[in-house]
Amino acid sequence: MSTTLKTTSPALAVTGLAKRFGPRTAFADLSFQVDQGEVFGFLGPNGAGKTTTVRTLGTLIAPSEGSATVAGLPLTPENGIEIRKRISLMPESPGLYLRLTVAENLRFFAGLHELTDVKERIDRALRAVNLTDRADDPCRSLSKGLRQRVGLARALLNDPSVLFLDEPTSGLDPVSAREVHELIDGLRRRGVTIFLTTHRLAEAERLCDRVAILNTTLRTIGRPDELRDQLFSKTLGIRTSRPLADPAAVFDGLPGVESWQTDDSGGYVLAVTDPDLAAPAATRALVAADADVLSLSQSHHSLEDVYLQLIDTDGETAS
Ligand SMILES: Nc1ncnc2c1ncn2[C@@H]1O[C@H](COP(=O)(O)OP(=O)(O)OP(=O)(O)O)[C@@H](O)[C@H]1O
Repeated sequence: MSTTLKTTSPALAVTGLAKRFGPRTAFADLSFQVDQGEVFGFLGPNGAGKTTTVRTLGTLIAPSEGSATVAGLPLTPENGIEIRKRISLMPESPGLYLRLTVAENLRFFAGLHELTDVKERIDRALRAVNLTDRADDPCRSLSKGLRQRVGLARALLNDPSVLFLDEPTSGLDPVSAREVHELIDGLRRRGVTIFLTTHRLAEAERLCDRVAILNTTLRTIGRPDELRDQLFSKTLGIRTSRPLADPAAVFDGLPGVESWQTDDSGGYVLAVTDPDLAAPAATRALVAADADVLSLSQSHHSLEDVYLQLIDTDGETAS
């Protein structure tokens, strides 16, 4: 896999980018950077502008406003051919000729892109997606998951330094989706920058170094754990077999604990600044108060919680 750029310039740098179709704004005011080798998740509800962003950065359509560099080159019509040599775009549906075999499909697309060393490229791409033994099978006979892998092999033919994957696991069962995740992990290890749009938040959480949440404009961007910490206060949940006789005497003034309250099921929820300090202090205080503790656990907000919190406040997106 080539990492042809010798500088440490970002793989993608986007400034004030917008795309409008007549009166309809697909996305606007988009500014972000993606580092080389990063797996960058692009999340958002239906109609948020994800595919249009991918098509714009992938040189398929021109932006209405703003600027970008893609794989080190300014996104201009003149640079279109050179950018397309350095990137690849795998659309949601792999677009294969079902009557042709896997290898015939790949030969066709290699020819379309006027690639050299076609046999070596196809062998390498098939090895990368573990499909060498299916090279001579007609695509018609492959499962949806295997077709998706052929689509990925197709996207790898030109050794892209930036790979755009639009919903790569859409419609796949959990086992096939996991196989695609493993392939993405493998590409990351080889230094390929991956721009991944997905509706699967657990997928983004597992695969992505950083994520952006889009709803026509960018709502947030950061590492999944950073976003969780920004949006949700940390809490400790405590359950005891009997209510505490004097909870204020147990919880007030504990190190790392800001406040506390009872929850609907008769447990206690402590808002904490530092769980590593608060959890042992709370444990000691509960033991000293002779409490029968059933559980003491730190809250775990998922990327899905972050997403829902941000998107819910937006209301319906027109699509
Ligand atoms: N060629 C087009 N002409 C007119 N409007 C378009 C065109 N392509 C996209 N749009 C509009 O732009 C908006 C963003 O669409 P886009 O497909 O980028 O969203 P998305 O986030 O990829 O959605 P989904 O998750 O459903 O695929 C939508 O309102 C869509 O109807």
